[in-house]
Amino acid sequence: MAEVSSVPPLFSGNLAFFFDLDGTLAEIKPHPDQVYIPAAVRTLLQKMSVMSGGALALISGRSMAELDRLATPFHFPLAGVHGAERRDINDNTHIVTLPEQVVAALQQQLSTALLAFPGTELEAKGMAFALHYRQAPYAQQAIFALAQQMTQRYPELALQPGKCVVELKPLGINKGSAIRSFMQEAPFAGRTPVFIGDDLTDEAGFQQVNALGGVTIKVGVGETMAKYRLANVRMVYHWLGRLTQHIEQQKSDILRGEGYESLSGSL
Ligand SMILES: O=P(O)(O)OC[C@H]1O[C@H](O[C@H]2O[C@H](CO)[C@@H](O)[C@H](O)[C@H]2O)[C@H](O)[C@@H](O)[C@@H]1O
Repeated sequence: MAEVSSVPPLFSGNLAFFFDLDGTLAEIKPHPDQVYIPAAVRTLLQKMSVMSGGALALISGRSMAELDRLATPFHFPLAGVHGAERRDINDNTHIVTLPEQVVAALQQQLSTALLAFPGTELEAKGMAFALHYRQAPYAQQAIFALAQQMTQRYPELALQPGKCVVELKPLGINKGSAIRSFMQEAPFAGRTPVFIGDDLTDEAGFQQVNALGGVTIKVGVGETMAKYRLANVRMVYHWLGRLTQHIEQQKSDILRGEGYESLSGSL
């Protein structure tokens, strides 16, 4: 595996940006409802989106409704629930569903099973379920066993481990496929993808972006397929700020040196 200790360089060009949310754009919190993206960072994202012709998307395990809430007042292309939900630049949505009876059965069986493990929490996302044990670390093994049991009972489900969470999501869904779909559409197509994430669910995204010759950045420790690493969320904010300044500088250099026409199609 490649050495990934290096901080990503500052670069410019025809870029498309993909951001994970929890642990990347927002600090991990004891409870999912406590998470926020600081206003200055949301504004920076909007600026980057404008600079890249709208080629900036959030790629998250959260639902799209949650992503819109966290990104307010801005409105970005989104992939939610690890790619089971997707909203393109034209606001067309692409949603993978599970049969209603499977969702109802899972809701009932999981909520009943979790009663035996105080401190655990069920997050229902329509076509996926997150079994949280951050407040009940003693229950980790039991939660994994329960999730595994459900994937055996419902073969249309896949298991997705994360930070103090095990998720059940539709089989075949991952962040890599979501990024691939965006990269086949305007305004992403033809650009170099940049993907930043922190967790196991982001590895499929790293693999896809590496295959497309893009830039992959892991936040925090742990083995990864990403090419670069940033130590923590604060370093992500810092790097994004510097990258934005760098791109703006390049842009004004071009304006000064080559005239306005040469800007069309870049950034
Ligand atoms: O793909 P992401 O944007 O990184 O989302 C992954 C999951 O994030 C949330 O759970 C995680 O963050 C919580 C808040 O910091 C934390 O309390 C929890 O332990 C983490 O697992 C979210 O609740 C999930 O739906 C996302 O799939």
